[in-house]
Amino acid sequence: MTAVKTAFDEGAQTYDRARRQLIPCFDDFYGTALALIPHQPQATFRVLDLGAGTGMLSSLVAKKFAQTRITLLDISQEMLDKAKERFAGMEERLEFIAGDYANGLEGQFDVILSALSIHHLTDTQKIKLFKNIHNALPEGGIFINADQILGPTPDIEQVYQETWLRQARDLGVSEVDLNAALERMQADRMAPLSSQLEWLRQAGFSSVHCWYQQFRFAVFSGQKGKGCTNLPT
Ligand SMILES: C[S@@+](CC[C@H](N)C(=O)[O-])C[C@H]1O[C@@H](n2cnc3c(N)ncnc32)[C@H](O)[C@@H]1O
Repeated sequence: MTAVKTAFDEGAQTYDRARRQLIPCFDDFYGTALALIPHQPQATFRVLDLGAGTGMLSSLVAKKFAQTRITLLDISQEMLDKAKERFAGMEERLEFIAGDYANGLEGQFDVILSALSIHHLTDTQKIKLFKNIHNALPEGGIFINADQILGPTPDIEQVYQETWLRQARDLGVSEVDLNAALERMQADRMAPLSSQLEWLRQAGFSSVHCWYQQFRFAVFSGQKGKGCTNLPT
C-alpha cells in the first residue's frame, strides 16, 4: 500500500483539475452512484466513503443529502487535506480518517460507498474488504462501488484502455495530467466485473447488480438483507 499512498500524497495538489477528462463519463458515473443511495434528501443517515481522496463523491452526497454524517477514509493525508479545503464550513457533518481500509473497518454505517479506489487492492484484499463492509452495514444498508474494472479478456481489456486514452485526449487532457494518471495506474490491481459481483454475493450481499458501465468504468452495488429496499424506481 506504500506505493499507492506515495502516489496520491504526491499527486494531491493537482488531482482535481483533470477529473472530467480522465473520467470521460464523469456525470453518469458519479450520478449513478448518487442515485443508488436509498434515502430521501432530508433523511439522516451515516455514510462511509472508502478512499474518499479529495472528497469528489462525498461532496455530491453532502450536497444532495443535507442531514447526512459522512466519514471520509483515505490512506493519503495529503488527499484528505485537499478534501478539508473543499468542505470548509461544513466540518460538523464530516469526519476525516487517515487509514488503510484493507486493515479493517470500524463503526456502523447505513451507506458505504467508494469511487475509483478499491481497484488498488489485491483480489484477496477485495474479498476480505467486501466481507468487512457487509459486517459494517445494518439490514437494508447498501454498498455502492463506482470503480475501474479489468476487461474480462485481454482483447477487451485492450479496447477499454485504448478507448479511455482516446476519450481523455478528445476531451483535451494535458499530457502532464495524462502521464501523472498513467504513473498512478502502475499501482492498479483491477479485477473483472463478474468476479467482483460474485465476491459481493459470497460476502452475503443481495440484489448484487451493475447499474452502469462505460468501457473501463462501472457502478455496482449490493444490499444487506432482503435487497432492492428503497432503491430508485
Ligand atoms: C483515484 S483516487 C479517488 C478519490 C475519490 N474517491 C474520487 O472519486 O475522486 C483513489 C483514492 O483511494 C485512496 N486509497 C487507495 N487505497 C486505499 C486504501 N487501502 N485505504 C484507504 N485509501 C486508499 C488513495 O489514497 C486515493 O485518495
